[in-house]
Amino acid sequence: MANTIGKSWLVAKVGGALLKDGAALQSVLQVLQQLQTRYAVVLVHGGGDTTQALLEALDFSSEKIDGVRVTPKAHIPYVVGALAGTVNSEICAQAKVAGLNPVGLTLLDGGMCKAQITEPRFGSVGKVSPADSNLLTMLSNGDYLPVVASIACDEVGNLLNVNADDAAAVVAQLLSAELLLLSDVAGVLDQDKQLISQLDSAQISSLTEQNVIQGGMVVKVNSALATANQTQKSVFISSWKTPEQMLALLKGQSCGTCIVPNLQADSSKGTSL
Ligand SMILES: Nc1ncnc2c1ncn2[C@@H]1O[C@H](COP(=O)(O)OP(=O)(O)O)[C@@H](O)[C@H]1O
Ligand SMILES: CC(=O)N[C@@H](CCC(=O)OP(=O)(O)O)C(=O)O
Repeated sequence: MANTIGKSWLVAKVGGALLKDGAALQSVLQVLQQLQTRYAVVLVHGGGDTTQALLEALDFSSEKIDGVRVTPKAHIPYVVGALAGTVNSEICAQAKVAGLNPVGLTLLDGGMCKAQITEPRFGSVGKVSPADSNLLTMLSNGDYLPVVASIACDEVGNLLNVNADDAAAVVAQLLSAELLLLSDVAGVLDQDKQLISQLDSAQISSLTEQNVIQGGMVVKVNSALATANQTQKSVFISSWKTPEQMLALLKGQSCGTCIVPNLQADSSKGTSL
């Protein structure tokens, strides 16, 4: 799928420690501006560290299970404040400095995603599904950069916390986009801490079973694989510490770890590489 002026979509996700490193965030945003020459870019962000710091400052205890925050309803005002408020506005402000034209959004804006609680043990945590791409298309055609915080709402208007890797995956599925998940590691690392350049479904299962892939990286590889399978496009897990490597995408090359889709029987759909 392309936006209406013919660019293909790229969804980039940032989170965690990048948001505490102003210089690194600025470098990533400047690279995204270069990627806009080829792609209609959408930036999805997390901010788990900022959220954790706010909850601790308010004397709430908060835990993550396999990279997903257990979110009692009483925490929601503060989680929303941190993600859709502070972090979203700070990224938009930095994006303006980088010469981009950001518009801050959440997953509920323009009805882009639907959400519901599927695992009550996590509290007010939403599982999202793609719904309506019109708003993102309109913004992209106007040369704006949509900056999307991982907050959604259910059918009756309850605000829900969404893991930002899941959020980025679903926005990529909505747009049939290439997906770039940026983290603080070069990509998925093997047992000797060496970068794995390419991973398929079987290798992901095996490395997860062996606990080589753990914690937040489990959510990332699963979101990446689900998206690759749905879009039949490769997904990249790469580092925000080396943003210049993202420019390889302009040449149709890979960066970090490339998660490859299971090939569908329908061979009319090609991969992005
Ligand atoms: N096999 C692995 N390769 C790379 N990182 C891994 C692996 N297993 C676990 N991790 C951890 O996953 C982290 C990235 O996930 P996460 O902290 O959720 O990132 P972010 O906040 O950027 O979304 C890495 O910093 C690393 O500590
Ligand atoms: C449900 C859930 O896990 N929500 C996450 C949303 C932010 C996030 O994912 O941020 P990172 O990308 O920086 O980890 C949280 O509250 O931390």
